[in-house]
Amino acid sequence: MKSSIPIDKAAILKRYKPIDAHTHKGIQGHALLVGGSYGKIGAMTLSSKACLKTGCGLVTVFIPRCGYEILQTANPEVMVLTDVQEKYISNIEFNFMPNAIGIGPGIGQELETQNALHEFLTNDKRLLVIDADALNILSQNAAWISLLPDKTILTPHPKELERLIGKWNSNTEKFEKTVAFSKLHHVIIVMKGAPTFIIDGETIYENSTGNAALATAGTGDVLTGMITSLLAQSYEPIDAAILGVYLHGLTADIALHKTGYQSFIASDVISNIGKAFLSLEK
Ligand SMILES: NC(=O)C1=CN([C@@H]2O[C@H](COP(=O)(O)OP(=O)(O)OC[C@H]3O[C@@H](n4cnc5c(N)ncnc54)[C@H](OP(=O)(O)O)[C@@H]3O)[C@@H](O)[C@H]2O)[C@@H](O)CC1
Ligand SMILES: Nc1ncnc2c1ncn2[C@@H]1O[C@H](COP(=O)(O)OP(=O)(O)O)[C@@H](O)[C@H]1O
Ligand SMILES: [Mg+2]
Repeated sequence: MKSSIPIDKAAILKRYKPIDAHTHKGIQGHALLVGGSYGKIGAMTLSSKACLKTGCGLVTVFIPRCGYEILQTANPEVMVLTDVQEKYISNIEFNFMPNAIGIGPGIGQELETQNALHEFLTNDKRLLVIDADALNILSQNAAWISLLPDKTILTPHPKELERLIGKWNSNTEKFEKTVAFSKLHHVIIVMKGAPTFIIDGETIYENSTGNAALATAGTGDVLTGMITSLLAQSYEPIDAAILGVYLHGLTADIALHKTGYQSFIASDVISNIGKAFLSLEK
């Protein structure tokens, strides 16, 4: 494997942009998160809350109808658009100009959802984060990967990565195949794991934060919200990916002495994002 660039606090401080005292919510970016299906609306509740808590000025979610009251009740700060379908997404429609879009948490793999993703990728060329079942849909329809805008951020866990690039026989081969995929499609790959690597063509970054407390449902959905938030706030895609992964891991390092490994949950990532940001100011 090619040597990787460590992402530590010094590397982060070169990329981190402190908040301007005169900013307002209109400048802080408007993110759109698309996902959810019956039984998996929680993925969107988590990712949209994380998106707000990472500093985005406005957050809108696009979800199936069954999630409307759940989202509005759980996260009153988030705006909600709904699909015509009750239980899954069938047609991604919105009437505003988001600065960045995150798509996939809990979205499922219904055929109509697959078609909606295809339609969306054909017509929309905005900054994009792709996660979870949206990645699985791309794996099943490999030709659609060419529709992704350059510098789209993909956030696969190991199984999703395998579905995307095929099996590997060694760690070296895993990196070779991921780098080749990144170069071929001009995408950034957040290779989630312990640790997480961020791959941008030939360049490999290795994150230094995070621990096994993150091995719990929904932490990846939260990461998608965080990276989409930074993208909407005008961070370059590679910086949004690196800073998002670093802060996400840092929340678990900060919380560990209170929660231990076992009782840390995805909501604890969200409630510690503030402390993670504050640690950058010291
Ligand atoms: N509250 C909600 O609404 C939630 C909703 N969610 C939503 O659910 C959808 C399905 O997502 P998902 O990731 O659970 O399913 P899937 O893609 O089949 O992968 C699972 C398999 O992958 C593997 N694997 C995973 N991690 C690995 C690792 N680190 N290292 C190694 N292997 C690893 C592992 O395979 P195994 O080892 O068992 O062979 C495991 O069985 C998705 O849309 C998501 O957003 C969830 O976020 C939960 C909370
Ligand atoms: N043992 C571990 N050490 C460090 N980070 C971990 C560990 N296990 C999981 N994570 C992190 O937790 C997140 C899990 O993402 P994912 O599998 O997509 O979860 P979900 O789909 O349930 O939201 C990733 O950011 C991954 O790097
Ligand atoms: Mg996931």
